[in-house]
Amino acid sequence: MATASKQQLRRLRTLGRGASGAVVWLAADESSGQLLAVKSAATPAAAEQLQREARVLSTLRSPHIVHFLGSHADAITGEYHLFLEYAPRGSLADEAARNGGRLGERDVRRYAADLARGLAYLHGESVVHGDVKAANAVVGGDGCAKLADFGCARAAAGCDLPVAGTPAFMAPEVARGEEQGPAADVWALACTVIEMATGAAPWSGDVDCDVFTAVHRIGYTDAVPELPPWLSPAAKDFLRVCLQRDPRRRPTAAQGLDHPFIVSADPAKHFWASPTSTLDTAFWESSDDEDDEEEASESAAGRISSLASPRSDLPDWDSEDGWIDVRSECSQVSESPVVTAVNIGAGFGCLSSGALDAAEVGLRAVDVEDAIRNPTSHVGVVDFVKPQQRHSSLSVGGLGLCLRPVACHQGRTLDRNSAVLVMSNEKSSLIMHRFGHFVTRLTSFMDALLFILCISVDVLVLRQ
Ligand SMILES: Nc1ncnc2c1ncn2[C@@H]1O[C@H](COP(=O)(O)OP(=O)(O)OP(=O)(O)O)[C@@H](O)[C@H]1O
Repeated sequence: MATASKQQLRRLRTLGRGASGAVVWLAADESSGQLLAVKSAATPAAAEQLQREARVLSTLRSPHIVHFLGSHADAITGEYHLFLEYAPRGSLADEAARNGGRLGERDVRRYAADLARGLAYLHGESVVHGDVKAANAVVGGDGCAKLADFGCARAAAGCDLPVAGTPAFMAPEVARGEEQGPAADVWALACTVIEMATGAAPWSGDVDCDVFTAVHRIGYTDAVPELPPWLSPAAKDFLRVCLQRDPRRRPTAAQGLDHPFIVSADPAKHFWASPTSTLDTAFWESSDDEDDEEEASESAAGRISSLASPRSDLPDWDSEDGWIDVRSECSQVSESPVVTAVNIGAGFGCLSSGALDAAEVGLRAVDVEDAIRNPTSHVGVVDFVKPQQRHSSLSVGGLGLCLRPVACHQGRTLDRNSAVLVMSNEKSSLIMHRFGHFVTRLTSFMDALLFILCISVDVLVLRQ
């Protein structure tokens, strides 16, 4: 990003939406035409998570980590924006989808090598990614896979954040809530190799293996993910060594770089010139959203305007609201504790204290604003102290909030907008699950057992 004292960016199109509630969009610097990805969070908790991500990313510099370009906190709206290098090919999951759902071994190996290099660098900086998977790695214009989405990142040692990540990619020690160190990233890297090769997350081939059964299997049995039979012996060996259940027996990411599977990886494939600017011809030749027959304007402003066409899926495309002022320096971000019993669930559509009283559950601070904006959000709430007797749930619709017994959710399936929250009481255990995301704070082994039991019951009801 240029370093003018003030810049204006224009939203061009949505690049992705994450389970965290953040929206990633493509933006162009009005004056230079430079393209960048902006990850924006509207709710206070999502903004706080993004601030954490900014803090981590701002310390990192590697061709295998998505580049951090700055951040901006909007004091008026409370929104937080993270500015990132634009990766024109999207995530590795997008790359696999474009290729018919899965990648050939040659591509898998090349991307695995990039991710292993990224992890070796990251772990050398004493940072753990915490959520390695194909959706969290993007492919830059240089053809390299880069680690992105540092929302679950943490210090490699002495970190007291609750374990986090995506259940199917969790290492056994993470699933048990014990520790989440660099070795857990190595396990997740192997899971990502399986995901790229098969087009599905590990464990998903198991019949009746829902996410909670999977977490239980990962944490408390001897099972390891099934290896794709068509992979080469070198690939299978790499997976076997990285999927050691004992984290101490796994290679480090740096040691993994010497494995024949990684050593034999081809150099990055340059798909096209990296479109870092709306002035790049490659950008115009490859944009899916544009009408090929439309002539691109010669000026940066003209090109940006035509990109921001009414066909875009973002509302108010042409309004002044679509512009944001960006400070040249990174905004200062607060050093306040990131995870507390109150803010941890905000990305899930937390509850207000009024709702708490009505729900008669152990939830304290709740803000349903985010969920209300999204009419498909469903939040199940379980009193962890008496999980069987006091199931309650919240259904948040576009018009407001109502409380219903969990049974009312029968017939609905969990989706990316569904969440299940389990609270024990205000001071001890806090366990939350959101499909695709999993956050635990376990204070005892009993908590872990109760969690598995009560959440399974609840989710079974929700999924019927
Ligand atoms: N720098 C980027 N360039 C291009 N696309 C990107 C970039 N960063 C993210 N995306 C797209 O946006 C999607 C969501 O981004 P990201 O994973 O950072 O969000 P998130 O809210 O943290 O997601 P989740 O919590 O579900 O993992 C990615 O899967 C990818 O498709």
